[in-house]
Amino acid sequence: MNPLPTKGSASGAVSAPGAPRPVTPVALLADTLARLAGRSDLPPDVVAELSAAAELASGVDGYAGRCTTPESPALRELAARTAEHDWRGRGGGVALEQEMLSGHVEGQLLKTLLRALRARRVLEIGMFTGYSALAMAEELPDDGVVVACELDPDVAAFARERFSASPHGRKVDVRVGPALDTLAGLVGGEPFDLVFVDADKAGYTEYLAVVLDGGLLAPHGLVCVDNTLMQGKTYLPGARDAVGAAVDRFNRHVAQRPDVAQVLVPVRDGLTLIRRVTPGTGEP
Ligand SMILES: C[S@@+](CC[C@H](N)C(=O)[O-])C[C@H]1O[C@@H](n2cnc3c(N)ncnc32)[C@H](O)[C@@H]1O
Repeated sequence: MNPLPTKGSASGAVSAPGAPRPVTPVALLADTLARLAGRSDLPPDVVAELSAAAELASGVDGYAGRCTTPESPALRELAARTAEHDWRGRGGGVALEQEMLSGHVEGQLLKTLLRALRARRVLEIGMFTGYSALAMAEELPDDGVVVACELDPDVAAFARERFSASPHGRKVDVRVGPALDTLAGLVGGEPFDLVFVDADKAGYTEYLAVVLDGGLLAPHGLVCVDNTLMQGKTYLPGARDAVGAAVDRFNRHVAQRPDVAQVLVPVRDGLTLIRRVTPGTGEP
């Protein structure tokens, strides 16, 4: 298990409440360009180009959000409470921070995938305050379920409180403890239509192995794996750290598995969609 924040900083430091830090390649790019554009020692034409480039990059997320179906009031409230909560100073356990929350556009993408799959059963590995779990629950039929794995009991309690404020919250079945233990107990049961992997990055390869080889994925199912760009630390040798190296190893492992086809969608910090194929032919 890797205890470092997953959608957060390279340092692993926990953040103060307030505006979220940039934690995606595009947001980091926008931040750097804006900083350079503010330098007084650069020629005006360079500053003008840097400003234009900063606006180009910083506009992506906002524009995508404005062009995406709005989130429900319950999800908006959950995101707001996550942002205003002070995640510092928690003793032991996993370092948590508001930037871990996937958010509006990714939540809507997951919902769209669930609808396309006509999904009823979802498995989430890494729940945090429950944004993606509740977003997915909203899309499921009345008899649908999101089995959501979370290691940290405090953040699980936070999420449960938000679930109780939504009529869809009852579809989320929270399992507190190491995800691998929870998965072991699910093997042999009814498989899942969609599995969202979003916990400790060092565990990704093992999670995928249990999901695929343990029969947890329905034949038509989809595995969605978050943070597969990992702020560029996967592909920038100079920025590589332990988490970036773990995600890059995972990405290479997926690319080499003959029984899956995958696409890395560069939304937010990268979301890889993985489906089963027949080895050799690549057919369904
Ligand atoms: C990136 S956050 C999940 C964000 C959430 N899916 C969302 O979109 O809002 C990762 C979560 O995984 C949890 N986690 C880390 N290691 C875990 C493990 N071994 N088993 C279960 N949960 C784990 C962390 O406590 C954290 O809450």
